[in-house]
Amino acid sequence: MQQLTITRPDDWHLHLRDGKLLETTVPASAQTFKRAVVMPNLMPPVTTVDMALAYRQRIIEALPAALTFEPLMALYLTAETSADEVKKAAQHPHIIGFKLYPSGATTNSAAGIKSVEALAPVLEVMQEQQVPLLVHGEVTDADIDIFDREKVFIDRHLLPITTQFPQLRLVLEHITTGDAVDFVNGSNDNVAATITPQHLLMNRNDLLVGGVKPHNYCLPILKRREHQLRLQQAALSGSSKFFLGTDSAPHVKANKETACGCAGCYSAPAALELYAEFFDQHKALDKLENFASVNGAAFYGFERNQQTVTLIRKPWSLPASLDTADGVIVPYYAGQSLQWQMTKHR
Ligand SMILES: NC(=O)N[C@@H](CC(=O)O)C(=O)O
Ligand SMILES: [Zn+2]
Ligand SMILES: [Zn+2]
Repeated sequence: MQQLTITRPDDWHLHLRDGKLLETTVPASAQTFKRAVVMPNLMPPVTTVDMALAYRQRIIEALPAALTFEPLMALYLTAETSADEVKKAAQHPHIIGFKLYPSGATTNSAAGIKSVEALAPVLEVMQEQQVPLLVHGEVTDADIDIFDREKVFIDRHLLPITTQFPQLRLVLEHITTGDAVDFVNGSNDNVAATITPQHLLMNRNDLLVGGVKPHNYCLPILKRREHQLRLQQAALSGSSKFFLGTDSAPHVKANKETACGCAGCYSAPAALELYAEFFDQHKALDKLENFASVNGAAFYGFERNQQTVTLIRKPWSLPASLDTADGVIVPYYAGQSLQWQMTKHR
């Protein structure tokens, strides 16, 4: 196959950041994706409908006129989130749901949740209002090994939540383990998961063998190869419970290549091409469209996009770095080559 045309995809997990950097991040995603779930971990976090709508406006202002793009805003769940805010969010078409960050789990998560159990009343309202809960699924206890944090979060928190709130719509974001695949497959249709390109293409050897590779460092951290294989199987299975969420998360080079580097891979410049690389490596390009453009929309109750995008087989290399208003950013897969390119026509 030399050319592949698919329904225009959506990105169900994306960090665009704020300010001048939007002039880089918004076009990078909008050139490919029609819709994107925009993460709320700004400083300060996007905790209310009004804050999310103001942020959404800034995103729209950074959108080139030639591109269509629909930001779907996630609100940052805190211990203070009220039932009224959930009901307000439920009414608003531009708000997609609430994001649960365990306090301290990842970038800008200090305002996150310290007690998942204490969320029961607000989860009850989310279930009733059919407002999705998006989850960064890692415990943060110092005595839990970083490679076990996702599994322990599932056992301690997600299994009880899905038992207590079986009608709650729940997306386990950026899954990294076979345990997460088993949890999602073992749950009812209200539970789904996003998978990033880096967790399909890489395992922890790509982070640590032959020297530490800070641009492959993201959270949840890359796991051992057997977990990568389980994620690959899940994506290749065709199950509608698994769909595209890049978790594209830019940090400037100076904050990645340093003594205490930030977590996050900036994959937006080649997002669809990276997934195409993975599916092609497994001779399964026929599975790309459902994963990238169908399953997520169906889970969230949206129509499939009308437009299409076309990929052609034409090797190219990602640039070593990008100049942005915030400084130099090294994209994920910098300097490496990819087999597929998206044409600009649709
Ligand atoms: N994935 C990451 O490693 N980083 C994300 C936060 C997140 O999604 O956990 C970021 O905002 O930088
Ligand atoms: Zn996360
Ligand atoms: Zn993320």
